[in-house]
Amino acid sequence: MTTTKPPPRLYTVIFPIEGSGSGQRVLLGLKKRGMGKGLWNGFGGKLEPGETLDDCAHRELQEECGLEAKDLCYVGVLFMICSHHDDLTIFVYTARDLVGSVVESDEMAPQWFTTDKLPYDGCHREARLWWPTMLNGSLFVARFVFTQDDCIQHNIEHVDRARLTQLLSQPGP
Ligand SMILES: Nc1[nH]c(=O)nc2c1ncn2[C@H]1C[C@H](O)[C@@H](COP(=O)(O)OP(=O)(O)OP(=O)(O)O)O1
Repeated sequence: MTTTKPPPRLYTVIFPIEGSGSGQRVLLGLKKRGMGKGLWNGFGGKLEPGETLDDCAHRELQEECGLEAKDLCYVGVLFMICSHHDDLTIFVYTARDLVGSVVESDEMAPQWFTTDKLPYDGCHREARLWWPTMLNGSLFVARFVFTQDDCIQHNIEHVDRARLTQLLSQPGP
């Protein structure tokens, strides 16, 4: 008997960024509960019913670190194909022109990092493969294949804005 996998679960992840060049800093959060507990990541979560991805990104940013972004930019998509649980599709945003004060939430303990000192050893194992692309300002689609223990395949494609926009309505690898 063959079992059909459910469609991927949809998420956002948002990276607040300040400055540029060697002075560029990224706000990461140390996840305090649930998926990715104990790891540094951007802020984000599940797309709620009736919400657009942009709405979800604004909401998660505010809920998880107290910030509002006047310049929220959709920059990439991660297709996570997993042998051990449902697949995930994660829409990646950068957030600039930030308003408000950074606050710790139930879910995340935030901390600024300069981009040459990112805590890759304490992040999801594939972060080091695609964060540099995001931080360079490229638009991208990344695909990762995971077993329970490892990322066994990956591919990062640079795309244009039209392709990224198309993936908002037809999110498939
Ligand atoms: N392998 C992975 N690599 C990565 O870079 N980000 C991942 C990842 N797996 C999950 N994420 C991100 C997606 C999303 O931003 C976050 C997980 O979201 P959560 O499960 O915390 O969702 P919610 O904030 O909606 O949860 P609750 O409020 O606890 O229901 O982690």
